[in-house]
Amino acid sequence: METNGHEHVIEVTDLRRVYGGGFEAVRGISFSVRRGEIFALLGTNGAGKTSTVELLEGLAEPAGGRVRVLGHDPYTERAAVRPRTGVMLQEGGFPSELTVAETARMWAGCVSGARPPAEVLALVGLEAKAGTRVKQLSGGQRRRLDLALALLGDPEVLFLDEPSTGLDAEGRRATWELVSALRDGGTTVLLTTHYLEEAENLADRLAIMHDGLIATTGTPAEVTAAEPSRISFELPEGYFVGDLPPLGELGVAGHETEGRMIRLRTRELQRTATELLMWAARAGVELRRLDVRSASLEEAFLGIAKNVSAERATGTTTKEYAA
Ligand SMILES: Nc1ncnc2c1ncn2[C@@H]1O[C@H](COP(=O)(O)OP(=O)(O)OP(=O)(O)O)[C@@H](O)[C@H]1O
Repeated sequence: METNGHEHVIEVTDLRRVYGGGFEAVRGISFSVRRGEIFALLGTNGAGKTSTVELLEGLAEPAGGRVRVLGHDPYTERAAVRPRTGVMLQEGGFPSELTVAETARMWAGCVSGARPPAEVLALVGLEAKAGTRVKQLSGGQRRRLDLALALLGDPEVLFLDEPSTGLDAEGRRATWELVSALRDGGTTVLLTTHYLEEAENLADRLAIMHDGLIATTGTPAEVTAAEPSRISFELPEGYFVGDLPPLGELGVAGHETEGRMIRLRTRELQRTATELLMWAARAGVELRRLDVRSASLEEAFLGIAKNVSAERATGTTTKEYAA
């Protein structure tokens, strides 16, 4: 469990999940999460995120591979793992007639050494709703109640399945701040999300899943650095892409044209941009709508989803250059 002085609180090795009927939703994934780290699982719909998190929570038995949470098998050693973990599922499913405070008290009764319910409600900004029935909460307020209940046992490890889905921008920011503060206090957090901005802001490391596999993993900066940077501009009337210096020599990895708009992809942003601008200056060409930027996590995500999927016929004027 100890690697280079870092304790791995979650260890997943070659994990597989197969549903009845033989569908393999998780097809052999490996990753680990260190103590006090926020790890985000991203992926397309149906990629296998929830199927994976459920295995980590000990809710189902893997079809293959190994999971360790705090050094234990969460399925066969549930009693050792469960009191030290907090779980926020996608659907909480509370009795809708109970009030928020009653729900928290009921839940606290199931947790050994529970924190005072009012304390966790205050943490998620629901103290003013303590007397409101669950059925009268908005979707976002229910998500916050889910989070409050996951925090009742003051867990060492927190599993959050889409924690900010349904929250407004302010609620999402508040959740990010709370999760960051928990991490700073030493809590290990594994979350799934569809919000790339959430992963970019919150995660120390992340994995992007696609089709039951991990397509890429690393820090947000490492994952985006693996994607080419973009340069786009519009050529003036009478100029064509063939008038540019040979793109391969500029370090361009690929390009697309749409009318007079040119989009270049490069792994050598500074060199490509410099040589392009030098050419424009020499030729007296104004590059309109010029935009030069590194890849975002969203582009990395879309690139992975596109690349890993079966190659679709594009029918566009996309051209790739050998590296
Ligand atoms: N109980 C089940 N029986 C059979 N197949 C299932 C079951 N639950 C999920 N699946 C399938 O497993 C695959 C992975 O689903 P999963 O819910 O893990 O994906 P996800 O990445 O969490 O997706 P989303 O982002 O849409 O929540 C999907 O193809 C889904 O249809």
